[in-house]
Amino acid sequence: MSTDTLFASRAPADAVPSVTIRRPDDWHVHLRDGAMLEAVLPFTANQFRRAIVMPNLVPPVTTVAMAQSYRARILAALPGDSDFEPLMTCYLTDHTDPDEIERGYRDGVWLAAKLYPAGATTNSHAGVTDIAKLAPVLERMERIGMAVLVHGEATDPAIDIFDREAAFMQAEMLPLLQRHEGLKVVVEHATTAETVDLVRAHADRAACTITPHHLVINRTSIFQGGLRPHLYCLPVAKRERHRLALRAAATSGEACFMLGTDTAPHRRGAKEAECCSAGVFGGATALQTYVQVFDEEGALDRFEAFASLNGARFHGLPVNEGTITLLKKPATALAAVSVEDEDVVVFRGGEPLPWSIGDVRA
Ligand SMILES: NC(=O)N[C@@H](CC(=O)O)C(=O)O
Ligand SMILES: [Zn+2]
Ligand SMILES: [Zn+2]
Repeated sequence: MSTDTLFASRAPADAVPSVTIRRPDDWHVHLRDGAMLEAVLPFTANQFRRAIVMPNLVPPVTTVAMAQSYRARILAALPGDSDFEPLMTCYLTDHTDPDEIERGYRDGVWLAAKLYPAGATTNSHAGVTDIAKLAPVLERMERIGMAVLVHGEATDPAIDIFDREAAFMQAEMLPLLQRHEGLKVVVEHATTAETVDLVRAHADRAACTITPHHLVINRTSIFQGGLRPHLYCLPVAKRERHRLALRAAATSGEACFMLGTDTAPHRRGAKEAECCSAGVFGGATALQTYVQVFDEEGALDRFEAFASLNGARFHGLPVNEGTITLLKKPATALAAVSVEDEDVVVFRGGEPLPWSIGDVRA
């Protein structure tokens, strides 16, 4: 398929503008478990051919057996006609065994391992307390070519929350990249201009995911007219200059920037609470938001690289064969998704969005 056939903006003037790309993958999702899994999975499976599934369940997915059984629960919850493929991950702890990591990778059970600094985010209490002590695990991963996915925030409560990503990059990420010179590293949900620059500087073996919400909100949005709990996630959105840097990175076409929604559903009661849980449920409106950003930046011709090529290439997977068409035709996103007797509020839900999802071809 040549790029010439991709853009219907070259089609007759009365046609709806559209963009057709290879089917995309989501390199960072939280599918949860049980009733929540059943409720949210169809949205990710409708939009994406594959997704990297985060292991921060309670208890976390720390063994090959746990990952196999979680994968089976995801497949069982899929709508019958879906060809969605979950790509599993292992949750790293202070006690992770390098042999277990290698076994799961060689057997094709998991693709990558997730490093949560203990206490940094939702369900990270079992995470890593001292990254230097993880060296034997990271050395093994380096040797076998398995990527480590990092939630990059400092956990010292004395550090200002808006500085925690920057502090982590300096104090932990740079030394980690230096200690393990061949290790493949994904900085998850980048939120600052400096993180984007750090990833670029190590682009031969580092990459980052960029969420839809961090491309469209900044830290002021969280306080627009009052406190907006549904916009609270970690890392928290930063100043406008950072949002602009993220938009420039995502739309640059550079191979080190890839799509990762960090769709992180929490029940309304956990969000509209005295102490609101961190996470934005963006799974149902992800592609509509991303494509709008690429359109606004005049970069629709680079959307496919970000959404469908860069991540697969980084992880050494084939790109998807089918296509998805996005239409510049307004549609109102659904406001919320029911989960048992509660619901989960959809990011940009209930709003008319300028882009909508068209045909998916396997
Ligand atoms: N992003 C979030 O704010 N929350 C995520 C965890 C994470 O990705 O850090 C979650 O699991 O709810
Ligand atoms: Zn995270
Ligand atoms: Zn996440």
